[in-house]
Amino acid sequence: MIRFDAVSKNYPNGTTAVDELSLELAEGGLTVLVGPSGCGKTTTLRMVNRMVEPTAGTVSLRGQDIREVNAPELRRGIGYVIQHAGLFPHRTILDNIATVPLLLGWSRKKARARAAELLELVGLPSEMAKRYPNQLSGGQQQRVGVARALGADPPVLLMDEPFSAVDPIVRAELQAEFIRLQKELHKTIVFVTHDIDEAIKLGDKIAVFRTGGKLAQFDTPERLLADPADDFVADFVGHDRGIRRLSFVNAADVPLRDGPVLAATSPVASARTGDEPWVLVVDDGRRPLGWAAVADLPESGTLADVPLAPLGHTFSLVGDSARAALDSALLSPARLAVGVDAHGAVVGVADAHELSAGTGGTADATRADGGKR
Ligand SMILES: Nc1ncnc2c1ncn2[C@@H]1O[C@H](COP(=O)(O)OP(=O)(O)OP(=O)(O)O)[C@@H](O)[C@H]1O
Repeated sequence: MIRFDAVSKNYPNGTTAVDELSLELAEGGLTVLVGPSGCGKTTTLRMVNRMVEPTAGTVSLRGQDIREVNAPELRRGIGYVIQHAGLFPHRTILDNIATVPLLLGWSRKKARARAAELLELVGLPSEMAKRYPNQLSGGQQQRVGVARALGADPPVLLMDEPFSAVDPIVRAELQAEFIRLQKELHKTIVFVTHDIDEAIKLGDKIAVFRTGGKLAQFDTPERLLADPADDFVADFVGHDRGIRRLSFVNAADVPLRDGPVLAATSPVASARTGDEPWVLVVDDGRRPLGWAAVADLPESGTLADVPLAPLGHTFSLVGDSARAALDSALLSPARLAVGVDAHGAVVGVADAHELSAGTGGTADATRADGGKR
């Protein structure tokens, strides 16, 4: 629905900020523009609301060349969020959020009612409505920035590094909230960041730019990790992409084997029958209790009587990713991931090697690296 056709932006000083960009951004999707500093992300973003006019090519919105729409009218349908929220310091939070509805001529009462709704939508308590921006934390101000951009319920949102100025913990919270919000709102979002992790976390599609304003690859996060177009993209995505790729594999698809799993009521002798150094001890509902080191087992008694090493953490076949499974394997004293069903009962176990080989994850990615680089 947002389309760039051979769009370039050259500045009079000879800088080519964007070079013959052709890109189609899906309606209701979140497209991330990512790349190193100065590669033309912000320029691309600003060409969507005509804050920057292209030197060549056409940007269109829902099939219409945006040059045919006057800029103020165009911007009414496009929310804009920037790094430091850009709030008006002398206006209350509520009035900041009500800015666009008021500009559109809504009554003060209606605009404030809408602003109160938006405050709640972005997860801020209503008592913040009367405060001023400097009485809020950076993360809270960013939420207000998002609420303000949503003021007139625009179908399109442009976001330029909206979460970059806050600390990593707040940033992760804002990202999670934002994912929740987008699931509800289905806006068409163009999101600029220089952080590939943020891009992978948030994007439905990611456009990777290289210096000189050239598009290097436009793909889903999963494809970007699995099959970077060239060395530049592979480097930019990072050398741990094999592991990160596992985030996109469902834990239900990881291959599991049955053992070594024994009930706590089993005699210790039964743990010695195999050649596994550790056995997983489970209760009568097959819920895991812990790991028993076979070498340290007493002569007699049941597994209920022996001290168990803690599980580390299990992974759920319902909802977790293969990355959670790999983490579970690496943190387990037995180096085995324990997969459980929705009731917490053990379904099976797998080691890191089995997990990566079976999911086409790390092993596959290592091979791809070897072939490409
Ligand atoms: N008004 C301008 N005049 C001349 N050059 C400009 C102008 N605005 C941007 N540029 C140049 O265009 C290039 C792209 O800039 P842009 O801001 O789009 O990059 P960016 O990828 O968003 O960078 P960053 O991540 O550092 O914000 C840069 O080399 C920049 O210096």
